[in-house]
Amino acid sequence: MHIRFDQAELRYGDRVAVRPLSLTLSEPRIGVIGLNGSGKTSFARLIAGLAKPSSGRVTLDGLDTVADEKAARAKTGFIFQNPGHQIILPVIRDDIAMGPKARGLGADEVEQAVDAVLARFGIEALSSRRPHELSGGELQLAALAAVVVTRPEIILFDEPTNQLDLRNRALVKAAIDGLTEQAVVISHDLDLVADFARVLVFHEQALAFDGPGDAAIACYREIAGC
Ligand SMILES: Nc1ncnc2c1ncn2[C@@H]1O[C@H](COP(=O)(O)OP(=O)(O)OP(=O)(O)O)[C@@H](O)[C@H]1O
Repeated sequence: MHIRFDQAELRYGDRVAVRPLSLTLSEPRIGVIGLNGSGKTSFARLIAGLAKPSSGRVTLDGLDTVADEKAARAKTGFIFQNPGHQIILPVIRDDIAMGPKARGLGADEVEQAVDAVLARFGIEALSSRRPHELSGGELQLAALAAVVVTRPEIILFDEPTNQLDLRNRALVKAAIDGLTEQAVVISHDLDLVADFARVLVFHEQALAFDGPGDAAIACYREIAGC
C-alpha cells in the first residue's frame, strides 16, 4: 500500500495542525513521534480520511481520501487513544461481529470470522466479556480485533501502549509486530518504534525527520532537549 501526501495541509481556522507535506509511505511499519501538539494525530486522521486536507491531497494506492472517500476509508482502520470508547456494544464478541455483519455475511460466516480473529490475537477468553471487565492491554487487543475483522490494509494506532504496564505493553507490541497489514504507529513509547525502518518525527506541525527508528529517536531527543 502506498500512502501519498501531495502538499497536503490541515488547518482548523487560523490554527495549523499539519503544514503542507509531501511524502510517500510504502513500508510495512511506520512510526510517528514528536512532542505534544506537533501534528501526529492530525497526520494519522488525514490518512484515515477522518480529516480532509485544507489544501493538497492524500491518496491510498491512488484513491483520493476526499474524491474516493468510501473506497479509501475502507482501506484503513483506526485504533484511537482510548480504545474502550470505540467498543460500542456491551459484549466483546457482538462488537467484533458488527464489521462482518455490515459486510453482509451470513450468521455462520460471521461466527467464523469472529472466532478466527479472536484466535489470531489469542483473546478467545474475552469473547463474552464486557469492556469494563478488560485490562488496558486487553481493550487494545479487542479494539484491534474489531478493526482487523473489517479487513483494512492499513491500521493506524494512536499511542497504543499509553498507560499499559510492561506485560500488557509486550502483548500489544507483539500484536503490532505480528500484523500482516501495514501499520502506522503514533507513540510516546519510543521503544515501540525503535526497530522500525521508518519513523517520522513531527515538530511544530511539520516533518522534522524521516528515517530509521534509532536516528529518528536521536533527532526527537535533540528537539525535546533531553
Ligand atoms: N479539532 C481541532 N481544532 C483545532 N485545533 C486542533 C484540532 N485538532 C488538533 N488541533 C491543533 O493542531 C495541532 C496538532 O495537534 P495533534 O493532536 O495532531 O498533535 P499530536 O502531535 O497528536 O499531540 P499529542 O501528542 O498531544 O496527542 C495542535 O496545535 C492542536 O491544538
